[in-house]
Amino acid sequence: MLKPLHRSFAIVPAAKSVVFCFARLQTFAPAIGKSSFGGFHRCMMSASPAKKARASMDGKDAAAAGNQLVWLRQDLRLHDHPALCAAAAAAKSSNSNLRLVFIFSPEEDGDDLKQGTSWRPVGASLAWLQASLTSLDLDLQRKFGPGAAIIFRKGPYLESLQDLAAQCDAKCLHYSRRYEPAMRSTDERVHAALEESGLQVVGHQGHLLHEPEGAKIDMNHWKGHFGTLMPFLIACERLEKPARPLPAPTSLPVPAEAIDQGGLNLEELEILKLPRRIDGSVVDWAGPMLESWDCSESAALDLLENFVTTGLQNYESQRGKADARSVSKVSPYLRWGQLSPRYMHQRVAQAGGKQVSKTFWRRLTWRDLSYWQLHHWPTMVRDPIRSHYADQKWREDEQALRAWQKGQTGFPLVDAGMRQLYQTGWMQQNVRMVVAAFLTEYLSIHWIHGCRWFHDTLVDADLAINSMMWQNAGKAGLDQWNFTVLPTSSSQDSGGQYVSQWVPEVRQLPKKYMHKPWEAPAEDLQAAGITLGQTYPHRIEIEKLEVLRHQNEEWIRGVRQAHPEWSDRGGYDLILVPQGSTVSHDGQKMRVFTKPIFRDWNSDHPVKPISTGRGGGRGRRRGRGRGRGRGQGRGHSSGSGRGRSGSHSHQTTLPF
Ligand SMILES: Cc1cc2nc3c(=O)[nH]c(=O)nc-3n(C[C@H](O)[C@H](O)[C@H](O)COP(=O)(O)OP(=O)(O)OC[C@H]3O[C@@H](n4cnc5c(N)ncnc54)[C@H](O)[C@@H]3O)c2cc1C
Repeated sequence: MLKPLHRSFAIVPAAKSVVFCFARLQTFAPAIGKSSFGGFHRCMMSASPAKKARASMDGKDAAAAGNQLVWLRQDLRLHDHPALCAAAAAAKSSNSNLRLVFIFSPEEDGDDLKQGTSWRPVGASLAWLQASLTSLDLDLQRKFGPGAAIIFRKGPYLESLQDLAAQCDAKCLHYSRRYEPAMRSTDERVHAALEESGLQVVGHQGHLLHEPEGAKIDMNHWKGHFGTLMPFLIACERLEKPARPLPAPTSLPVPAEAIDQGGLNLEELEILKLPRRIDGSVVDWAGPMLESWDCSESAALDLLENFVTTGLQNYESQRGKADARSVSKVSPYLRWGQLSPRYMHQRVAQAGGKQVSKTFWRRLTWRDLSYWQLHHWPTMVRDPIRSHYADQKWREDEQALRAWQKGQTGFPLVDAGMRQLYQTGWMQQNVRMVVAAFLTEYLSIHWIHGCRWFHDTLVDADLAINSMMWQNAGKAGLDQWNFTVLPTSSSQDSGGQYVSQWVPEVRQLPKKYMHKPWEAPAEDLQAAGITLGQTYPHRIEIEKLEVLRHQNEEWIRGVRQAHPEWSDRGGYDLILVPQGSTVSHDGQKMRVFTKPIFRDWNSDHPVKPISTGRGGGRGRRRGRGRGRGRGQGRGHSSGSGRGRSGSHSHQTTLPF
């Protein structure tokens, strides 16, 4: 396996760009709706002990009278915070107080990057976490006084919470649930142990619109492919509607003074460890990166508000632009909880929702879908959902991987995206798709390397979304991206501004050559001050990029051929449907969308028809395997915006 290159970490000064704007919260509070502590829905299907434990975590349980603790994690906000609101209500009603705590215990949040199936936050995410904690802590103190200061502790979670509960004489602990496999099992363990030691513990829903256990796909009535957006969306529509978001509290029953922390402050948690040079000086990659961001809650709300009033109406036509002029850029705030998905859902609904942009309206459902996938395929950060693809061949090319990571491939659009990612921690979706397809389809490098690099460098690195999208890019996920993503496409940057910004080496070239400098005549190169191979790299794999792409396709065909039991007669891949994911097809083999180019080899292989649900393609269509069988191509969507009617199963270019 190639060794991934990672950012290293060390202490970094708190982010400087922290802006406080309580007015914003207050302005929106009336629009948010009435507070309702019992309004979060329960999606727990009580069966196994773990599920029972989880059901008992639900926010509907009345909190015990007495002092309350709020355990902050990925919910770093004041608006729509069910755990905080429930704790405040319980403390007020019993004339008691509440305290907020954040515990840093990375070992309990996931495995290390080398072996793990559930990666803990690293790199850019930790820089964001530290800056947003700084911001929230200051917000809390300015608004509610020194007693609202966040108590910072180092793990382990259980012992820290037990100590603190004793110190504060707390009767009840509130927290927002997390869904990544390692975090989920940590939460269940800590929850059960705390309850055993006599503390009441209440888990709340705050991170998603719909919790993953609830949605069950009904393949009896869905005629398209399993695992795509539309059947999931329909399954969500059958659940309780997302509860109305809660307003930010205007007062909190906190003690007058901050607790004695024994000297531990946020910096001492060592969330972010920056590397040091031989001379001892710090390599502060995080400082410049955070200059692109204001990690506060008020910034999140401002950004959403600005998008809803100016960007939303252009989202359908402009969302593909590389310069991100009409996308929301709220992803890191959703990831770390400075923005509540329920609040965003409601705000977009108020602004016209589906009528203004069907695609944007469905974005939070895409997000929930990724958590649904992670719930049902908990090792998907490592193991292909199309399980037989685990045997697929990939190239081991460390030099090419490094060139991709550093934005030195010689393809300006790819390099622009990768440099923007490294410098700001973010990229627009279509650029993410371009660089992902470049790595997996053209360089034939395993998608897991891209997934790791994104996990390390994105400020919005989200285990569920990132794994889902990289699986799809690598053709191993539920959606094989039925379009070609060219590294030379200029449609998302026709004016060349994006490439000019991030790849200044080619800035002086005439626009028509900016995405393909190798096609520029010598005099244009000279006039632009470019010497390919010196001032800007030659294209990587210049001679054989297309050859590599075909080789990659052959390797996918090869792995499918080696496992005929995982294809149906139409040439579609089959997967085993996870228990609990459907209304009545759990445990069965089910076809998933498979690109026509991969179905060809399959014309005569002797797999018997397999039940795939009504209309899901009962292994008919012996012969070419290319044609449109029942259900084929309906509702297959890529995450880039097509929906129920948006069949694009024969699409050949990226739907910018
Ligand atoms: C290879 C690859 C890896 C990705 N990794 C991540 C990741 O780690 N974290 C992450 O938040 N997004 C990831 N995405 C999805 C998407 O690119 C980002 O969510 C989006 O670009 C963020 O910008 P935005 O907030 O302006 O999005 P908008 O287009 O304004 O959408 C609003 C929100 O909807 C959600 N959303 C949008 N697209 C998707 C999608 N396809 N799947 C699930 N949710 C979606 C996000 O929370 C996003 O913030 C990845 C995409 C690709 C192709």
